[in-house]
Amino acid sequence: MTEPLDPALRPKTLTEYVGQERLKEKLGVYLQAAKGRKEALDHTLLFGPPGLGKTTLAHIIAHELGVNIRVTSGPAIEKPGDLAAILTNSLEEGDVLFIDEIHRLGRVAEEHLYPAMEDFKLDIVLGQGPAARTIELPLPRFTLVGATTRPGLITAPMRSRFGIMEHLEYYTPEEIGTNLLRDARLLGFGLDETAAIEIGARSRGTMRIAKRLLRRVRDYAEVAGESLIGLDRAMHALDKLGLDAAGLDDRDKKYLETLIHRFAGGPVGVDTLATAISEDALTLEDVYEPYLIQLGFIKRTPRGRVATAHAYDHLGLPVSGVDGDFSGFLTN
Ligand SMILES: Nc1ncnc2c1ncn2[C@@H]1O[C@H](COP(=O)(O)OP(=O)(O)OP(=O)(O)O)[C@@H](O)[C@H]1O
Ligand SMILES: [Mg+2]
Repeated sequence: MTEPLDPALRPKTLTEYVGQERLKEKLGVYLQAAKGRKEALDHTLLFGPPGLGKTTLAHIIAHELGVNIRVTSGPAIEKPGDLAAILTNSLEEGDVLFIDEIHRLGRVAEEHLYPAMEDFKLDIVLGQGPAARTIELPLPRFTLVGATTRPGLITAPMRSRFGIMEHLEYYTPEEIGTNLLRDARLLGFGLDETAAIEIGARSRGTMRIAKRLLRRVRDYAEVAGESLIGLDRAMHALDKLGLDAAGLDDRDKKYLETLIHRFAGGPVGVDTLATAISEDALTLEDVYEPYLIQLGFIKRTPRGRVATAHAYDHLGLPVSGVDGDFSGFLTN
C-alpha cells in the first residue's frame, strides 16, 4: 500500500522505529554481524497484519546496511522474464530486493527465484522448442526481503530459503503514542501525551490506522480553533469517527453482532459469516479477525468462529449460552 503521508515521517533507522523490541534486538545483531563480515544479510521474511511496518522495516534494513533497495511486489512479477529484468538490472552486491506481497508470486516465477536465492544464479532459457538452451547467469549476492500478511500461503520450499523469519506484533497504545508525538513534533502541531495514547488505544494496535486517526483528530481540533490537541478533543473526535473504547468500528461490531445474534455466538464457518455480513472471507481473516482475536473477543476453532464472553461483555449483552471462556466474566 502506498502512504499518502509525508515520507519524511517514515523512520529511517532502527532507533527511530518504535516498538517491536524483540524483533529489533535480533535484527540489530544480524545487521551488525553481516556488516562486520562484509556479507549480504540472509534473506528475510517479514510477516504480520497490514500497516504494522513491514515495508518501513525493509527500507530500514537497506538503510542500516548502507545499500540500495529495489522494490517490487509479488503480483508485479508474472513471468520469469520479469524476475530476470529485476535481478539483472541495477542490483548490486549486498543490495536489498524487497518483494511485497510475496505470497502472490506466481509459481513459475517462484521456481526461478529459488536458485537466485540459494546460489545467486539465474537460469535463462534462450530460444524455443528443440533448439532451446539454458544459460546460467551469475547474480550479485543480494538480500531478498519478502513481506506478507499471509505467511500460511508461502510454499514450504520458499519458506525454507529464508534465513530470517520475523513476525511483527500489534503495538501498545503507549508505543503508538510515542510515534504520534514524534509525527506531531515533525509536522509542527501540539499534541498532548494523553491524547496520543488515547488515539493509540483506538488504533487496533496498527501504526497506519493511528496515523490516519491523528490526521482526523487534528482536523477536529483545527476547526474548533485549538492549537493543542488535548485528551477531550481526541476522545470527542474518535467518538465522532465511530470508534469505541477498544477501537472497534461499525464493521467490527457488525461482525460480532452477526456472530452472536444470527449464529448464537458460533461456532460458524468463516464463509457463512462472511456472506452474512457481505464481506469476503479473506478480508475477514486478514483485517477483522486478527485484532478481534488479539482482544480475546473471538476464537478460531476447528468447527468455526466462536464469540467469547469478553465479546458479549464488550457489547453489553448477557452471556448466557456462550460456548467459550466464562472465567473472566464470573470474577467481574
Ligand atoms: N514501528 C514504527 N515506528 C514508526 N512508524 C511506523 C512503524 N511501523 C509503521 N510505521 C508507519 O506506519 C505506516 C504503515 O507502515 P508500513 O507501510 O511499513 O506497513 P506494512 O506492514 O508494510 O503494511 P502493508 O501490509 O499494508 O503493506 C507508515 O507510515 C510507517 O512509516
Ligand atoms: Mg507494506
